[in-house]
Amino acid sequence: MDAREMKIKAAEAALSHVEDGMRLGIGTGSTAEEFVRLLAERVAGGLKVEGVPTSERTARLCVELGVPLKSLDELPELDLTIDGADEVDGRLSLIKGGGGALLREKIVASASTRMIVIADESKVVETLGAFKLPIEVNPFGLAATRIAIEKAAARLGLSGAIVLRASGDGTFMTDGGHYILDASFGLIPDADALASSLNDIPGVVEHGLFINMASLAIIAGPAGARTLTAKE
Ligand SMILES: O=C(CO)[C@H](O)[C@H](O)COP(=O)(O)O
Repeated sequence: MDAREMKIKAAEAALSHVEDGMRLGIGTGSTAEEFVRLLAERVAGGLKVEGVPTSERTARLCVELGVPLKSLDELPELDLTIDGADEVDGRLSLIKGGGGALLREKIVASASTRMIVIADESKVVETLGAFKLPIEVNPFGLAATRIAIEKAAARLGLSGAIVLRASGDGTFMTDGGHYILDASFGLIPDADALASSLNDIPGVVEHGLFINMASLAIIAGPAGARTLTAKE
């Protein structure tokens, strides 16, 4: 089974959690896009759902494939969000934001009763941090915010390059008009503490640590899909 087939397997398994009439948060990334494709087939077959997309990219795909969309203001309470992740640990803490949609992804997941993560085995880790941590920041005061992040990380014994994400010849800009700093802190033994410290920095709009948000992860490997629930 190649990487795409594994994403499809995870997306198929997630689809079995979708019921008629649900208000769905729809994630961003290549795995979430496989989910959108399968969802669109079910919608064409008569399934009634309303989706809130977590990015302009996901919105475009949904419109193209005929998945009915609403804004989060129209549907501020959602039943279920299905989204991908860059890393998943045994507590179902996540690193997200590889695709740059972390702010809307977190807002949408927070507005949902349940969040199901879909990913392949390569995303499962013992400790978060091999993937660079995306931190969405306001362009104003970028240098000061970067220093504040370095200091906050250092207080937790973490250090490493913090690089402004680029796109083509320029700076990557999120759907919300912010920049992303990708932080190579290495393994993060206390993700809760880092999340709290980052939340306290005014220039940080949001960060890619998703803690206590996912209730289930569907992980696809060569042998098929398995589910992970949070370990205490
Ligand atoms: O957080 C995300 C986007 O901001 C994605 O869910 C994450 O990057 C995983 O993407 P993919 O399924 O393409 O590996």
